[in-house]
Amino acid sequence: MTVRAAVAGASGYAGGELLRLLLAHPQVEIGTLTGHSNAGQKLGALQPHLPPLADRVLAPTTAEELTGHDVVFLALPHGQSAAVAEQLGPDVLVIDMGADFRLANSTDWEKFYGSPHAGTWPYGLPELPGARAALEGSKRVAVPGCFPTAVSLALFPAYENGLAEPEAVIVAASGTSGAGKALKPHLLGSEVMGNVTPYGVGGGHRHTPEMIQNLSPLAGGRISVSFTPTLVPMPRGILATCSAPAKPGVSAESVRAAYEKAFADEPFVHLLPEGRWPSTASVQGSNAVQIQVAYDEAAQRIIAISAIDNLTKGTAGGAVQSMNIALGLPEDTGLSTIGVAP
Ligand SMILES: NC(=O)C1=CN([C@@H]2O[C@H](COP(=O)(O)OP(=O)(O)OC[C@H]3O[C@@H](n4cnc5c(N)ncnc54)[C@H](OP(=O)(O)O)[C@@H]3O)[C@@H](O)[C@H]2O)C=CC1
Ligand SMILES: CC(=O)N[C@@H](CCC(=O)OP(=O)(O)O)C(=O)O
Repeated sequence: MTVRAAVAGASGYAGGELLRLLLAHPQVEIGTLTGHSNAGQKLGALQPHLPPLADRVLAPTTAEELTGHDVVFLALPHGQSAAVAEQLGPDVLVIDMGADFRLANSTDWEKFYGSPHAGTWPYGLPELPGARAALEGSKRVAVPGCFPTAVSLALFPAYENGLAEPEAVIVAASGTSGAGKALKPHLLGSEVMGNVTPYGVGGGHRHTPEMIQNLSPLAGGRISVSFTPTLVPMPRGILATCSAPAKPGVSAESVRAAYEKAFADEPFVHLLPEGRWPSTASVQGSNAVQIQVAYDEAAQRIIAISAIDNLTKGTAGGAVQSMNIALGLPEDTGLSTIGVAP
């Protein structure tokens, strides 16, 4: 089977990473590529790491340009996907890498994104309990945010197994590509280099409701999430340190056993041997997730730490993994857990 795939937002970071993965996918033929301010430009000038596509010229991002494909990936800013998606036919597989269709609760959407809610699509984090079944055969997929990917994978075994109280505290470091390629003063080299700084502190980050949405059903009721992201001077990677109070009777052994069971058959999630800790460098450019979990007996807290590449498992790799499931292909087709080191 060969599927023809279009990529909207091909000039951006998420679009560029997606194209890197699609070039290595044995069942994908790359069709139309679109941009916005860069429409009319050759891709080689914008994504110089993709020589096989260097002479492709970006079309404008319109539904007309994107029709005639089996799969359309939308790697557009928040709020831009819905208008395009509604013009694509019901038989086309549309994979939105933005946030437009991630949240089920309209009030949360309006509060955190400040625009009308477009709807809710099956959620592209296959490792979450029940998620694979919803993706199989689906014609619409909402790819998760990068922080919710890292955090949900780190914490769901604790909630699914009734080990943690419903009060999670998360501090996560992200590389700057998470903020996209558009020019922003806080992303200038002179601001970022040699600097680590938090942002979105105190419940203001739009990924908080997405984490609550993912974890609450497993906790048997609404959980609270205190989330503090920090921007660190590296291009890629997320390290999420997540903790929650342990329920009475929890032990280091019961925590370890729950995490071993949760990830035993997962192709991309690696629970590290005890004593080894996740690192962003180890997952760079790969679709792997590294996880370690510990029980802090003195503080009576479960600490789960995950590392992902925000552009791979955190966006484009998750999108390809979800596409594979939706099309009935082996889930790992075209995806690797092999990183780049040092
Ligand atoms: N970066 C990351 O780690 C992650 C990103 N995502 C999501 O992926 C999507 C793309 O992010 P990212 O690649 O980082 O962002 P970039 O800023 O790097 O790229 C944005 C892309 O969208 C295009 N674009 C900009 N404005 C418009 C518009 N008004 N209408 C149509 N197209 C437009 C740009 O085209 P041009 O350059 O030609 O103007 C560019 O191709 C976002 O929704 C983001 O939230 C999700 C998870 C992680
Ligand atoms: C470092 C950085 O700025 N990261 C982004 C998250 C990027 C991401 O996952 O994406 P969505 O925008 O698709 O939700 C942020 O915190 O806003």
